[in-house]
Amino acid sequence: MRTPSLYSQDDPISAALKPPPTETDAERTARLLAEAEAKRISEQIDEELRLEREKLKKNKGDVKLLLLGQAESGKSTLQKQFQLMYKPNSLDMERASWKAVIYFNVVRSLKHILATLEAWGDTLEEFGVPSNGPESLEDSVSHSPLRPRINGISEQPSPSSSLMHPTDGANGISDSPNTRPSTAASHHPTASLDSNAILIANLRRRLSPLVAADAQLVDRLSGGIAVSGSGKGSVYVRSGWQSRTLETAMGKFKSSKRQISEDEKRSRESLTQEAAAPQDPLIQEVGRMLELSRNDIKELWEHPTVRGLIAKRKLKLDEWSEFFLRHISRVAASDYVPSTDDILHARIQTMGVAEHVFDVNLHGKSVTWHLYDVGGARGQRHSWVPYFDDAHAIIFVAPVSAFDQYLEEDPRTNRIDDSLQLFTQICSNALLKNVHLVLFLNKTDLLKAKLDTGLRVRKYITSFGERSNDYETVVQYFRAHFLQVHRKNNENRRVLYTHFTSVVDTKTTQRIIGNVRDSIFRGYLQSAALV
Ligand SMILES: Nc1nc2c(ncn2[C@@H]2O[C@H](COP(=O)(O)OP(=O)(O)OP(=O)(O)O)[C@@H](O)[C@H]2O)c(=O)[nH]1
Ligand SMILES: [Mg+2]
Repeated sequence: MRTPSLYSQDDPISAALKPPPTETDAERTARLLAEAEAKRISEQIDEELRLEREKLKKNKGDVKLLLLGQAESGKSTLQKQFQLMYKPNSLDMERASWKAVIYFNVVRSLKHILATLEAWGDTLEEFGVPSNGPESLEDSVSHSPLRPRINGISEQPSPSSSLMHPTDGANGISDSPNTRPSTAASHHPTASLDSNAILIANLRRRLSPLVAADAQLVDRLSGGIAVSGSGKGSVYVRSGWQSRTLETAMGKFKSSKRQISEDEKRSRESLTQEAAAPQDPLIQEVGRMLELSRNDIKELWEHPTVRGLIAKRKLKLDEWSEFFLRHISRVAASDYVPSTDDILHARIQTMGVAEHVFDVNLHGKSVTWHLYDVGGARGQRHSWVPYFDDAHAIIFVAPVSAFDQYLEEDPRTNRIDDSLQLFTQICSNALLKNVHLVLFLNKTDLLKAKLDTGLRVRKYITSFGERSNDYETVVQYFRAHFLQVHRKNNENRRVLYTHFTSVVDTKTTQRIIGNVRDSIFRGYLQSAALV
């Protein structure tokens, strides 16, 4: 059989593609150019497909692990623990960029404290701190005549009637009328209140340049990207932000046109925080201001009014705020270098999905793990789905300390309720039905601390009822709810591995990671044996 030649009369497609006999020279040139461009694009697509196929083939034996859970649950902190365990040098390389985050955490905390103080007219001495504990304090608050001066400081929302059932109108979350702000002017300040207010006003004035650096720090960290609907000015960072921040810090070097050797490059890359940070004028300036303000920050943090607001839960600070303010003498020192513990406590929100690759050894065999750390805020969750297809395992992180907290994105939703709803979606997702499932009931250290202050779970989750408010009863109660969700959505009879964790605790977390790694490997080897 004869193979039709290009533009053969016998071949209808060739006939259709044949240029018209009236084609001019200009038209011919244009046609040839267009054909060449089409060929180039087609070859490029072929090449991309080939690379993708190769990558898939290469990654076929890799383990893909997703870290899922709501915002602030501890996913990125857990990722840091993986990094510490399997790629410790890479955390060292990032130390410089974490300094910017920690400074930002401190500045944001100061801003929040000062705004809360202002709302209360800088005085709170009438409250005092009765000796019979915080529970009675909380109760006394609702009868107290003192109210914040301005709107905007969130009060205690109504409790979640039962776990997983969104609060209805009756249970809706709004500031109760008797805690609405009124004017502080009606509470005649005594002389000591006056001097207190003056003292705080002076601290506010002296700290104002530092607080004003907030906007620049946000800009530096987010690279100028604002995420809409991200709550009260949260800062999101994309995958690889650490090296971008470092690049800015190293900008002075980069501006040099001189060619640099590989050795020189390596030595620059290995620069530690101490050497790299001074290259970034902003971080340097904030560091200087922090050092100068060290005593003022301490004075503010230890001030009886601030202590009183915290005890009354009128001032609610995030865990990282408390951590860095407690360590302010060290953090504000001129030669400050973030410790690994500081990095584990630093807070910056994840945007989208950040991939981290590790080589994990087991029984002398090295397997590449791809760990996907996702952004947990509601506006970020849509970006998880493309990673469901070929995931081997999920660690779902649920912060059990959050029973008295509400979503930043939706202040009507109790955080434990949100975690349970999210866990339901994950357990029932068809794409994930064969995935190895691990549950981390996280922030147990904070849960213990909250219960120790006398905070009662039933106040926020009414279904907890008259159960004992001790740590063991509370964690088992929450665990039972997650197990129930899993049981109800478990057609494939898969096992759910649960762990009580505090992922800022390196020793215990690394032991748990070891267990998780072994159980994932067992499942992985079994499924590999089936193919
Ligand atoms: N004390 C304590 N703090 C924790 C624990 N887990 C996380 N944190 C802190 O909680 C904050 C939030 O943790 P992240 O790991 O950033 O939360 P995330 O889940 O990655 O949040 P998104 O990126 O917004 O989804 C950080 O400041 C952590 O140091 C814990 O078990 N105990
Ligand atoms: Mg994160």
